[in-house]
Order: sequence, then structure tokens, then C-alpha cells
Amino acid sequence: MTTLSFLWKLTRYRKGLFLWNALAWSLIYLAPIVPGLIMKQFFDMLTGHALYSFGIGALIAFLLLSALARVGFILFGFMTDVHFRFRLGGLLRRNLLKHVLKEPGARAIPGSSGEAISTFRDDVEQVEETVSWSADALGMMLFAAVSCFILIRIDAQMTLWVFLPLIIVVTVAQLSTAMLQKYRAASREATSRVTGAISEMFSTVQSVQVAGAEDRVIGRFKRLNAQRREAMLKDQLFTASLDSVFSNAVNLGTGLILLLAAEKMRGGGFTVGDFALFVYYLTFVTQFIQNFGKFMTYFKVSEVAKDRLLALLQGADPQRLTEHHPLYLRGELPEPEEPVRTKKDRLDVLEVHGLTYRYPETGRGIEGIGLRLERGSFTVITGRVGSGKTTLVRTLLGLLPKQAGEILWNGEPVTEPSEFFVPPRSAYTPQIPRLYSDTLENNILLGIRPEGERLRRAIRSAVLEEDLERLPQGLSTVIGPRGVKLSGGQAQRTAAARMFVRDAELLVFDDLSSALDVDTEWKLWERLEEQRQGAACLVISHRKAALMRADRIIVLKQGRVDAAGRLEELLETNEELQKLWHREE
Ligand SMILES: Nc1ncnc2c1ncn2[C@@H]1O[C@H](COP(=O)(O)OP(=O)(O)OP(=O)(O)O)[C@@H](O)[C@H]1O
Repeated sequence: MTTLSFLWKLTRYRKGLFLWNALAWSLIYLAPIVPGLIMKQFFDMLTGHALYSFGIGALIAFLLLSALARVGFILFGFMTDVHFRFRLGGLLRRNLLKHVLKEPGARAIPGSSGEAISTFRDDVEQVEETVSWSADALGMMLFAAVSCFILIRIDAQMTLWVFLPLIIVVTVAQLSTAMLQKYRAASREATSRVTGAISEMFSTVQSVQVAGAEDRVIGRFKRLNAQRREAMLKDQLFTASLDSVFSNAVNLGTGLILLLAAEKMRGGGFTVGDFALFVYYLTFVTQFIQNFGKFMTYFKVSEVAKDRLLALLQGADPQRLTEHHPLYLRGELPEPEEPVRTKKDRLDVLEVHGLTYRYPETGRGIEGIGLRLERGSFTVITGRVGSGKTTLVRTLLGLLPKQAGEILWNGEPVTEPSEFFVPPRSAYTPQIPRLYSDTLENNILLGIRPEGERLRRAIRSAVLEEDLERLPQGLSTVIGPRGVKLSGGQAQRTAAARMFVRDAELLVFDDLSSALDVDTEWKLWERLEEQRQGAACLVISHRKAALMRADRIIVLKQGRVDAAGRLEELLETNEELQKLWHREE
């Protein structure tokens, strides 16, 4: 997608608003034409060259009126501009966020969250700026055309001297854009790395303290800042140099005009009013040249911004970035849609054949996994640390992109696991639950409104009801960023309640019980048994409470299925399971 078509598609999102904006800014830029002509009239009146004769009072009234009209246009222009660019930025951020939330978890963003935030903030703002400046560019061009017409009629040669600097500036700007783009990309990259480091530091405070790595972390942060300073300096220096080229070219032109005008006035073919008009318009022509250069710079820089925005899409259709969707800026927000359960969603049997995923960085992962889950079954995946348990469930659920294998839901192939394995078909609790700084209730519900007793039942199944009584405001307790006000076990059970309240057909637990004491874990599995109404459970665990309950155990070793069967047989035949079992003892 070219930058021009990208910006054009965005502009079309609010055509009407853009037209109003373009009209307002055209009027703002055209407005100085009028006082220029009034001034010419005034000086020609003084020297007796005036075509029409007005009193001084009338001229002052004209000047005041034109100034007032310009103030009105500016007010209107700023209003349309703010509304227009806010919607454009909103659309871009909405489309990006929608894409990020739809991608499989492991692929959601290509870099760190800090880098993504910098793209959401700075690059979107850059694009807004460019589109908003296109209205200015239009207004400036109109002013150039009209003033040029008036000035050429007075003196064509002089007019050339006004516009000559413009041609120089445009050429210089064109020639240097490639370099500017390079410096801008480098400075944005360096800023992203600094933001990324800040977000990493905040999210790993405890690990840094435990490892005693404060000095090294700060050292790295300082190095990143030094790199950013260097990149920013180059970027700013180059931009400022380009600016000074623009303004000096214009100053040079001004000097030439003054020399030429003096000569012509002595000859008598040029009135004082003409001179006043040239000098007056020159100020605006200067602004025009500088601003037009600025617009061209913005245009080039927005190419960098566009590329960084597209990088967040990770190869998805670029058109997704500019698709037109409502933003709901006024009135009530639409209710989130609760998934409707259909007959096809019911799980009778889930089969997996030859499932493979290897992490590109380490070449480790899972290879050729097969499994079969029937309605109401309880399957445990077990194995040593690093044997591939988490990779298996994440690949099955589409949170990692499978590299080979087939997944069949009631015999039907699942083509997009990341879109398919969501409630009401499936719900998942990861090893480390993701909780938010909100109330416990909102953390469990995440926007849905369960009817009747569903929430209370989910809380009971997750063995959370006693904790609720002890929390100061029960379900309305705000649990702090990432749920820091909860214990590890409470956080895991909150995540479990979030899963249970969705009444899914397939419940996937990744080591849910790792932070639970033995009694609580027994209670949890027992209550789940009473409540789950035919849902199949896929549970990663090496704990006895889960293994003893399993209809089928799958033992993983180095990414492959080492053995599968019931506990009693495996305890006799499988060495891996024997070791895990005895370690538990
Ligand atoms: N993000 C990653 N990038 C590269 N390699 C990874 C990544 N995550 C895991 N691995 C590797 O893949 C293999 C399987 O990891 P996985 O997390 O699936 O094991 P696991 O059995 O779930 O371990 P645990 O019991 O610690 O949760 C391991 O060798 C691990 O080093």
C-alpha cells in the first residue's frame, strides 16, 4: 500500500468532516489576501495613485472586518481539525487493537509491549498530523495561486523572485527526504527500545531484585538512553538544518525583491501601494514555503509511521488498518455480544493428529502429538519440566501457530484454532493468570453478564467463596495491577472462576493447582466434577489429586508422547510417570 493511498483511504473515513476542514483552512489561508489589497489601496491613496477613494474610517472598518472574519475561520478550522484528526487516530488505533486481540497470543505483537505502545501513540499521531496538514497544504496552495495571480498582474518579473525560493526549497527537501526518513526511523526505534525497557523493568521488579541485577538493569537502561540521545540528536539536527534551509532561501528572496522594488519605484512603474502589497504578501508566501516544506517532511515521515503500523499487523492484509468501522464516540456503547451456543458447539469428541510446533529460537517444542478427548472425559497431560506440556495446549488452542497436524472437533477439521477455541466451545486458564487492576467481579466476568446463579456457581467451583468473605469489599474489591493484592492461589482460582463462568464444552487447565494446597485442590476437582455437566477437561499437572482422577494420562518426554493410558497401567509400565509419581510422594 503506498503512503498516498493509505492516507487517502483514511481521509475518506470522514469525507464530510474533511471537506469542512479543507474549506475552513482554505478560507484561513486565503483571508490575508483582503487586508493586503486594503493596504495597497491605502498607500496608493496617500500617493494619489488610487483607483477608488475610500475614507480612512472605511479602510479601518474593512481591516477590522477582515480580521474578525479570519478569527472566525480559525475558530471553525480548529474545531473541524480536532474532530477530524481525533476520528482518524481513533480508527487506526481501533483497527490495530482489534487485530492484536485476534492474533494468537504468542503472535499478538512482534516486539515488546512498550514498542507497541509507542507505535499506537507516536506513529498514529504522525499519520493524523500529516492528514490534518493536507488541509493546510490545500489552503496554502490556493493562497499561492490567488496571490500569484494578483502579483503577476502587477509585475511578473518581481513575482518570479518571490516564488524562486519556493522552487529551491522544494528541490532541496525532495533530495534530502531519504536521509530524513532514515534518521526518523532510527530515532523512533531508539525511543521504542527505551519505552520497552521501562515496561520490562516495571513488570519484572521482583525478579530483578531477587537476582540482585539492579545495577546491570540500570546500566542497560543508560546505554539505551545514550543510543536514543544520539539518534534523536541526528534526527532533530537534520530537521532543524532543513528548516533553516527553507527560511534562509526565503530571506534571500526577500532581499532580492527589496532591491528590485527600489529600482522599479525610482523608475515610476511601481507604486508605493504595489510595494506594500508585495511586502505584505511576502510574509505569507514565506509562511507558505516553510509550511509546505513541513508538510512534505510530514508526508515522508508518515511513510515510516505507516511501515511501523503495518509491522504490527505481521503480514496480515494492510487494508485492515484503514477499514472503516464505527467508533461509538457518542451515546451508549454497544453491549459486548455474548457468544450464542449452537448445536455444533457441543463437544462429542476432539481428536488431534500429528500436532507439531517448534519454537524458531530454540528448535524445541512438540512433535507429532496425537490425542483423543471424549465428552465428559478428564485427561491429564504430564511430564517433566520442559517436556512440552504448555506448548501442546497452546498449539492446540491456536495460541501458537501449529506447523503440522490436524485438529478435529466432532470429526470436522478446525482450520483457525485461535478463533475456534473460545467460549462457549472452550475456555483456558494459563499457568500465570492474567489479571487486571479492576474489581474481582470484573476480572471474572470480563464483560459478560451471566444470568441467574452462574457467577455464584463458578465462584464455588473455583473454591473462592471463603476468600471472598475475607476480602474487604467481596466481589467489588479492586485487586491491583496484575492482581497483586491476591495470593498466588487466589489469583489462580480467580482465573479458574473466569473459566467456569463461561460454561464451556472443553476446559483446559495449565498447572492450575501449582499454587494450591492439597486440600483446596481436592475440593476444586470435586466441585468441578459436580458442576461440569459433560464438559471435557484437559489438565496439565503432575499432582496426584489430578492424576488419580484421570480417565487417561498422556506422558510427554522431549516434546513427544512417551506413553498414554490409565494411571495403574502407566505406573507399572512407564518409567517417566513412575519418577514423577514418586517425586510427588
Ligand atoms: N518462548 C519460547 N521460546 C523458545 N523455546 C521455548 C519457549 N517456550 C518454551 N520453550 C522450550 O520448549 C520446550 C517445551 O516447553 P514447555 O513450556 O512447553 O514445557 P512444559 O512441559 O510446559 O514445562 P513446565 O513444566 O515448566 O511448564 C522447552 O524445552 C522450552 O525450553
